[in-house]
Amino acid sequence: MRFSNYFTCLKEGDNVGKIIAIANQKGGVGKTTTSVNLGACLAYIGKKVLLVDTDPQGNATSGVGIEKADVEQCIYDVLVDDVEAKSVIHPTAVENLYTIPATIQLAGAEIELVPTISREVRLKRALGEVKDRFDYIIIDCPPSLGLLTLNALTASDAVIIPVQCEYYALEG
Ligand SMILES: Nc1ncnc2c1ncn2[C@@H]1O[C@H](COP(=O)(O)OP(=O)(O)OP(=O)(O)O)[C@@H](O)[C@H]1O
Repeated sequence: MRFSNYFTCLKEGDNVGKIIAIANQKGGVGKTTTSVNLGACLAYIGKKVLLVDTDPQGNATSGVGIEKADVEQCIYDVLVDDVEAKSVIHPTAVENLYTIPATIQLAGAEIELVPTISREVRLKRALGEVKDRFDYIIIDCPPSLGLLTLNALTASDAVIIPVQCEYYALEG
């Protein structure tokens, strides 16, 4: 219930397709844990949620029960090969929670996107096609400030920065 009240702060009634990036350059500060649990909690209170995994480690993908070895197309195909986002959306075991998974293939995207025109807005464009289908889109970012994180920040309406209570995480 407290969760529901908290998210009223994010302009309830104007929530359709609100995109939230979970980002911090520092690794191991809780980005994936926040992404998965925030997504599951919003889904639990009846919001339709899309969790987009942009971390090549794919922890958010496995965190919502997707077997990475079984994934045929992932966020890499959307970003690099212009595959439509709607065709790579997977349902999860949690009602109302959907995901665009990531696999290790995504590690190549940082380099492959470099010569691409408008490389920093490819995720924004792709999610623009599906954002009206969801109340919230949550983007789990990798622990870096490369093109994947830049795409996530460009696509987002809001950013949550998890920070461990230690100095280096704050610097991140
Ligand atoms: N609130 C928390 N309290 C205690 N441990 C936590 C909390 N959130 C996450 N953890 C633990 O911290 C570790 C790192 O969490 P997580 O993988 O979510 O971080 P991350 O920022 O996504 O890491 P990376 O950027 O390297 O992928 C995990 O073992 C996780 O279980």
